[in-house]
Amino acid sequence: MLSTGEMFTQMGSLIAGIMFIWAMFQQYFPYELRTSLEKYTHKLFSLVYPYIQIKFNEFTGERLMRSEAFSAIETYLASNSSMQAKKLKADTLKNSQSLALSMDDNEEVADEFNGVKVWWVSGKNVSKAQSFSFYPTSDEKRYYKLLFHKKQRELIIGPYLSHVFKEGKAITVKNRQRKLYTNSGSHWSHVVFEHPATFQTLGMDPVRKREIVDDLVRFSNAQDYYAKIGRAWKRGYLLYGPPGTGKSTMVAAMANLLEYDIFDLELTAVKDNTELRKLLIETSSKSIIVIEDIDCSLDLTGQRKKKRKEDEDEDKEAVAKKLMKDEGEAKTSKVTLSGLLNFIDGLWSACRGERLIVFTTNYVEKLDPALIRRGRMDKHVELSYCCFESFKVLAKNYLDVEAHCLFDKIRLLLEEVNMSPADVAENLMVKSSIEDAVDGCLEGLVGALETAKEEARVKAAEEEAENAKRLLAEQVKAEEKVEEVAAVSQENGTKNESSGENGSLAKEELAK
Ligand SMILES: Nc1ncnc2c1ncn2[C@@H]1O[C@H](COP(=O)(O)OP(=O)(O)OP(=O)(O)O)[C@@H](O)[C@H]1O
Ligand SMILES: [Mg+2]
Repeated sequence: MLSTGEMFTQMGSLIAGIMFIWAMFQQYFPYELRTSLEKYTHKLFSLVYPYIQIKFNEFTGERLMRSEAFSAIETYLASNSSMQAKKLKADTLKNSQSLALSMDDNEEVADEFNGVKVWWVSGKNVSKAQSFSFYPTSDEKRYYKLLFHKKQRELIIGPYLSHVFKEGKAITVKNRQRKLYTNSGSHWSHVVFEHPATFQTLGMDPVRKREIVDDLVRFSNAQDYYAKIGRAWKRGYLLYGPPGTGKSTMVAAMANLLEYDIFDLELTAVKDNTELRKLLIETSSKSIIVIEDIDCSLDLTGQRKKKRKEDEDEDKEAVAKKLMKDEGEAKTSKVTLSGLLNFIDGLWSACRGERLIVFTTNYVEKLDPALIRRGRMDKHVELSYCCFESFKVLAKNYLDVEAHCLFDKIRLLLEEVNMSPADVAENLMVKSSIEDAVDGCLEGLVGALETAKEEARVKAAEEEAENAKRLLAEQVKAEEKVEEVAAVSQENGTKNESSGENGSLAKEELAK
């Protein structure tokens, strides 16, 4: 059995011989004879030659777009060619942190699928056309050729190629540098997203954490499920809780878990609903769209009600808007709750690909229930003050300790005191390189918790005193009123002693 290399060498010399004869033939025989001979040779050749060849060009279409298939094949082959090809090309990935090797031009690698062997050959066409330009242009058009036995036609054209494209795309997603987009007006600008937060380092109850991770992973693998139930492949998360409890950190952990980009949408910078629509349509697949502090971003609670009233006197509103603009006060966003809701329900659902939308807020009760109902915000996650379970994660993370004699004391204190994970974490940061850093940090935390407990006690006592004072004042006021009413009724009573009505009036007032 010949190896592929040998097969190609033999084929090469055979082709060279044929080419020579063909050139002679072209010179001495008339055109008609040549074309008919060409046809028959081709037929004969395909009868004997048992291989099928498919060519994938780098550029396709009229506008010479880079072919998606070519890119997917390139990535797919790069992942398994480095072991086989003798000539490789090197490139850097992920902010120059890792090296990617791919096969060089005119190299050949073999691949196997369900026990069937196929060969990939890389090559390039160099265009002879001369063009003059100020900018250097590349005339090289690269391609990949796939060679396989004609008996395997169905397997290769169907399952094998879709396997190659799927794998290629998956590797691209894995290797890509993720981005953090922010909007300034109606444009997104981005930086490389390199937040180190992960679910492992996030301090929260492990059971709830597991539930969230499972939910996210299930969502990211559920393309077919969403298609089956006829829903857009989207999921809404509402993260709520006091400041410093890890809402923003969780968004970063989500992006790192699913390898998504983040689109951090600043609603106050968005002029109106049209601009909002434009921005959201521009978001890419595999991304998280975050609106932080949604309660502060807009007067979302009021605007929907206002909107209904708006219908009645639209003209008035238009005049008012114009006036505002004229006065240069139109800086505030005019994005409305209904605009946001319409987008979440309608337009956004039409965008292809998976997306998560996350709202964060400190005051969940301030939000319009329409905004956070299930279906829009599918999962509500409360991030709360640090509990002992969260503390253990932080202690392991920051100090590498899983048990300590101060843990019991800290557990009891955390049950009594509301301290955010951000404050706990601050106390666990090693601030010097002394040997007993762990003891120092934990003692510091105990001290901080005791201070917070004392402060809470003083505050509660003050509030109680304030309440008592208020109650007393109210009581005094009520008594004064009673006396006043009694005095008036007495005065009236002396005037109309006979009627006796005022006496009962005074009694009624008193009862009140
Ligand atoms: N649950 C947590 N686990 C680990 N670290 C946390 C946690 N919560 C807060 N932190 C730490 O505290 C800092 C602030 O947290 P983060 O910004 O996520 O809070 P937030 O809930 O978004 O607050 P805000 O409501 O003010 O936006 C982060 O740098 C993070 O390291
Ligand atoms: Mg935050």
